[in-house]
Amino acid sequence: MSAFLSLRNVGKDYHLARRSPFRPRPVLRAVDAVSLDVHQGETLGLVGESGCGKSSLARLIMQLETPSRGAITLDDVDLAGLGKADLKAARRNFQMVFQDPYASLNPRMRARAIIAEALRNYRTGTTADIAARVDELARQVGLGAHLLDRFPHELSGGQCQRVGIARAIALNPRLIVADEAVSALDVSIQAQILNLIIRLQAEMRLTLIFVSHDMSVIAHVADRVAVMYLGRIVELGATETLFASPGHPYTRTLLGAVPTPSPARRGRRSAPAGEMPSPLNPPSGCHFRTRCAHATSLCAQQVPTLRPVMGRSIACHHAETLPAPQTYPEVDHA
Ligand SMILES: Nc1ncnc2c1ncn2[C@@H]1O[C@H](COP(=O)(O)OP(=O)(O)OP(=O)(O)O)[C@@H](O)[C@H]1O
Repeated sequence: MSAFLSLRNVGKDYHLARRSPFRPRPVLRAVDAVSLDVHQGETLGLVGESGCGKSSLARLIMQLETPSRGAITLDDVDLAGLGKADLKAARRNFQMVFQDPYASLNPRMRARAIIAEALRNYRTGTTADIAARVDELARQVGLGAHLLDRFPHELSGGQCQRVGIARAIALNPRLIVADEAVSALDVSIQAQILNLIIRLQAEMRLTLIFVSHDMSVIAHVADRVAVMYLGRIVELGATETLFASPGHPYTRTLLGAVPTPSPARRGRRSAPAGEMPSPLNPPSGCHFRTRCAHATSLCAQQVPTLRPVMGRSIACHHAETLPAPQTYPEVDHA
């Protein structure tokens, strides 16, 4: 299977405000040398703690930010090399679903106009064609027709997210990036929206990048998982493999933090020890070494590369010699 979306050594630096006129502007490396292939029709889960660079990577893929380094290609086309008109044409193929359903919708537009906006921008048909398409999209995302004339503040969080999803699929894109698409919703609504996204992904044969800090959500949707820590991918593999035997010490601690329904199993494992270091001053070598029980001097000296180990890729100098992982909570990855 050839890669539909390909990232090669992608990096993003943010230049922060100067703290003193005598000091250089601090540079925050939000994304660091990320290389990744995403295949057509697959769902890739991107997971990691808050601040690890997931949203930055999502925005880079969406061309909402420009990479500081590296290349992003979609169907072998280098997106950075596209002029304005070609980028607009390419954008039809990749759309985003955002975390905050209220903030991501224009409060002064009715749901119908929000969904129709991209259809109008791309001149997809007559006014009647567009109105019919909006009705069809509302049906597809389970949004009652009577809700189309409401403003975002007159809709619930789940209904707003359905509008956001209808808007994202309006142009029949091939790639959707969903950034924490269910995290802001009530738990009871999360499963409904998650199942809607899974159904649409299958029906439309979408390639889906699903960004979440929540391992149990990732387990539910993803075919493969990329685990990020301080801007780098530390483990990448099939969901089943990763959940059955997490290889990187960071993945193991993340999985230990998955809430488990069984009280007998609760509290057996701990969340990652200590605070995540500041991305302004990350540890040398392996960024995770300051929280890792297995770190050695090598980990401080050399950056581990992501390499094939035990049927997935792991960026850990000691991946082969780590003790076998404990049993992890059963997570429904249906
Ligand atoms: N526009 C920006 N300017 C400066 N720093 C930024 C900017 N956007 C993100 N950052 C910083 O980059 C790092 C990665 O942030 P990012 O939002 O990508 O992480 P995340 O894993 O998606 O976290 P969260 O889930 O909290 O959004 C953080 O330290 C964040 O403060």
